[in-house]
Amino acid sequence: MIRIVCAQLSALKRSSSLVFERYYSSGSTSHSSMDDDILSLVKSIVPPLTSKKHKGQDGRIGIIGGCQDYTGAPYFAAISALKVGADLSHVFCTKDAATVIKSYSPELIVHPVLDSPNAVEEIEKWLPRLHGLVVGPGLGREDFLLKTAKEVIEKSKTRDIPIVIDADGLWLVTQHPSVIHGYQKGILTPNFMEFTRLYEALHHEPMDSSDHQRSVLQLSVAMGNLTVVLKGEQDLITDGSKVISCSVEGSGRRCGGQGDLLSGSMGVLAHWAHAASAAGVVRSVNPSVVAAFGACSLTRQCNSQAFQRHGRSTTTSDMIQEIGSAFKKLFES
Ligand SMILES: NC(=O)C1=CN([C@@H]2O[C@H](COP(=O)(O)OP(=O)(O)OC[C@H]3O[C@@H](n4cnc5c(N)ncnc54)[C@H](O)[C@@H]3O)[C@@H](O)[C@H]2O)[C@@H](O)CC1
Ligand SMILES: Nc1ncnc2c1ncn2[C@@H]1O[C@H](COP(=O)(O)OP(=O)(O)OP(=O)(O)O)[C@@H](O)[C@H]1O
Repeated sequence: MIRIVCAQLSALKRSSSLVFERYYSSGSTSHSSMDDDILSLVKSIVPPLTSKKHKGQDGRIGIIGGCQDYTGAPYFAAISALKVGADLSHVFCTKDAATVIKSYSPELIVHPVLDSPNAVEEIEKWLPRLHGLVVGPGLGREDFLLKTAKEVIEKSKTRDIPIVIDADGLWLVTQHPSVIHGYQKGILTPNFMEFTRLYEALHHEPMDSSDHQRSVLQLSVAMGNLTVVLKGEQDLITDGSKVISCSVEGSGRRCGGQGDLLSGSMGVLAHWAHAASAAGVVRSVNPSVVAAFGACSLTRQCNSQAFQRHGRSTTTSDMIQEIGSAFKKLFES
């Protein structure tokens, strides 16, 4: 039995490495073939479901966000992490947001600590138990909350935890780029507006909006080769060496919250990708890029499937309903 598992692992390592060699040496590979190559890598990081595991082994994810104005965003991110396959999903939010978020779902563990005077200590206690962190969905922009988020990011880096930064977390990075600069397990997921703010803060000049590929590459390099995902008609993903695009077909519908689905899923996939890399399953490849591509594909597939059912009335909740079948179609077939 052990020998069979080892043989499977070696075969997986060989195929992942072959796929990646092809991907990096393929300056002119067509999009669909490149997409297939990276999708194979995503498939290789998905942990098998077996009866031998205990609760928690496939991921305990924390979301830093949720305040008086925004309770939907952290919920969308946290429930998406669970539905992608994390075993436990925690939300660290303000006191007044907590009861609201709990009322959306009994599946989430909700900590009303973000605006408490000792917020950082309260959250730090949980860090040893977390495999991935998503900072920003519904965080708001109050100074105290941003300061707490900054300190939590710093503590999480010392623990080597993968960190996805989205939404108001990117507002923080715009003001303090050094908070995540050069952290190889960090991923930024800006929409166009957030990207423009970040770019201009780092480069001190207006962005050339005619060449997004160049701009995203430049931003990643300026951030110390951090993985950056510029969301849009095509999602552009780079760690500063090469830009890959995810153009899995979505729909014309853009509903608020689908970025939260993206960042929550990415939190889990980042954990899986880094675990697979540490186990030697993914080699010569930046695990953050693999995770980013997986989450973008999944979000777009959910959007497409939800749109087929609901058309113009599609909401993020409808997309979340599609996570199971979209995941199976993309990564388990
Ligand atoms: N139900 C909820 O609780 C939701 C809360 N959200 C939270 O709301 C907060 C603010 O997020 P915002 O995204 O509004 O941030 P901003 O306040 O920075 O607004 C960005 C603006 O840019 C616009 N925009 C986005 N993409 C664009 C593009 N390609 N070209 C031109 N304009 C574009 C958007 O419509 C938005 O008005 C965050 O904390 C976020 O997480 C959102 O996640 C949406 C859902
Ligand atoms: N024009 C588009 N065409 C196809 N898919 C898109 C388009 N724009 C965004 N998406 C998809 O939606 C995902 C979320 O991007 P979006 O721009 O909605 O994020 P956001 O504004 O941060 O979301 P939120 O409302 O959660 O704050 C992207 O990763 C992408 O997969």
